[in-house]
Amino acid sequence: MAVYTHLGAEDLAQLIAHYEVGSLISAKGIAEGVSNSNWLVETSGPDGKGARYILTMYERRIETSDLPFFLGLLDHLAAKGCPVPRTIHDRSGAYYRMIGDKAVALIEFLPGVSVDRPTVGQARAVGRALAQMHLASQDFAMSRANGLDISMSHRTLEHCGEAALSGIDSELPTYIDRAAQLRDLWPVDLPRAICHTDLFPDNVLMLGDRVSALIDFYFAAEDSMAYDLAVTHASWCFEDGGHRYLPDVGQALVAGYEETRPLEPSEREQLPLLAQGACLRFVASRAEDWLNTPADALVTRKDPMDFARRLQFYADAGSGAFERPR
Ligand SMILES: Nc1ncnc2c1ncn2[C@@H]1O[C@H](COP(=O)(O)OP(=O)(O)OP(=O)(O)O)[C@@H](O)[C@H]1O
Ligand SMILES: N[C@@H](CCO)C(=O)O
Repeated sequence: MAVYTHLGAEDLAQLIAHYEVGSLISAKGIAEGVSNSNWLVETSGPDGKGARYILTMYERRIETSDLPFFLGLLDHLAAKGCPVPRTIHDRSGAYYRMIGDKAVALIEFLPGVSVDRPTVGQARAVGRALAQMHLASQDFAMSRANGLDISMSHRTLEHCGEAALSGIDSELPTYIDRAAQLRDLWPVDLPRAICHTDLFPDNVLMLGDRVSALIDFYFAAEDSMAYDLAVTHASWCFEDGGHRYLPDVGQALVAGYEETRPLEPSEREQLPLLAQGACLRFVASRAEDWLNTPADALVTRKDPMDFARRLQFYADAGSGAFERPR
C-alpha cells in the first residue's frame, strides 16, 4: 500500500494543467513503497503522442524545505547522463506544487523492474551506476547533512531502550553498545560526495543487465562514497534475510564500482567497518519503525534482525568480505 491520500479526477486534472505535459488520460495508484503516495500518470504528452510520469505526494518524513535539494539532484544527475529520472517543472519553473498542505512533484517515468535476486551482471552494473552517480554529484551546488549517520543510529537504539529492543529479539539490546563502539571508530577523512545512502534493490530499476533508473533519493546526503558502497553491498549481496552472503554478487558489485571509480586504499581498508555501520543504520531505523508500527498495520514491518545478521557477517569476515577475486 502506498497511496495514503485520495486524489479525485478533478484534483489530478487541475494539477496536470499546471504542467506542459498535455491532458490527463489516466492515473493509477502504485502499491510499492511505504513513505509517499505514488501514482503512474498517463497524459496526452507535450507533443500529443502520449507520455507517462510518476506523481509523488510527500506524506511524512520528508521536509518540504529539502525538496529543492532532492529534486534538483535528480535534474543534476540526469543532465550528467546518470540513469536518474528528471523532475518535470511546472509552467512557472517550480520543482513541486502544493495540494492543500502536501507537496507533490511530477517525475519522469523510466522503464525497468526491481530485481529480487541480482545476478553477477546486474550487481556489476549497479556498482558502475553508483560510482557514476558519485562522480556526477561532485559539482552539485547544494548539500545536505546525513541525519542518519552512525551517531544517530546509536541514539535511535538508545532511545528505543533495552526493554523494547529485547521484545523484538533478545540479541538486539547488545547493538546499543556495538553502535557506540562503531561511532567511536568511525572514519571522518574518507572522500565524500552526495550519496544515495539507501540504494537497495527496490530503489534500482533494471532492464536485463542494464540499470535503467536509480530512484528514491529521499535519503540522499553528503557522506563518504565508500559508506554508500557499503550500504549497497549490505543490501544487494545477501539472501534469506541476511543468513547467506553471496560472494560472487559482492565481488561483482565492488568490481563494477571500481571500473568507474577505483577505491583509495584507505576506503578499501575501512569497508568492513563502514559496512557494519551501514547495517546498524537499518537495524536502528527498522527497530524504531517496528516499535512504532502496530503489528496489524497495513504496512509490513521490516525485520531489524535481517541487518543484525549482516552486521555480524561483516564483523566476522573483516576484509575477507571485500577481497578481490584471485
Ligand atoms: N521514475 C520512476 N519511473 C518508473 N517507476 C517509478 C519511478 N519512481 C518510482 N517508481 C515506481 O514507484 C514505486 C514506489 O516508488 P518509491 O520507492 O520511490 O516509493 P516511496 O514510498 O517513496 O519509497 P520507500 O517506501 O522505498 O521509501 C517504485 O517501486 C517503482 O515501481
Ligand atoms: N531501505 C530501508 C528503508 C528506508 O530507510 C530498509 O529496507 O530498511
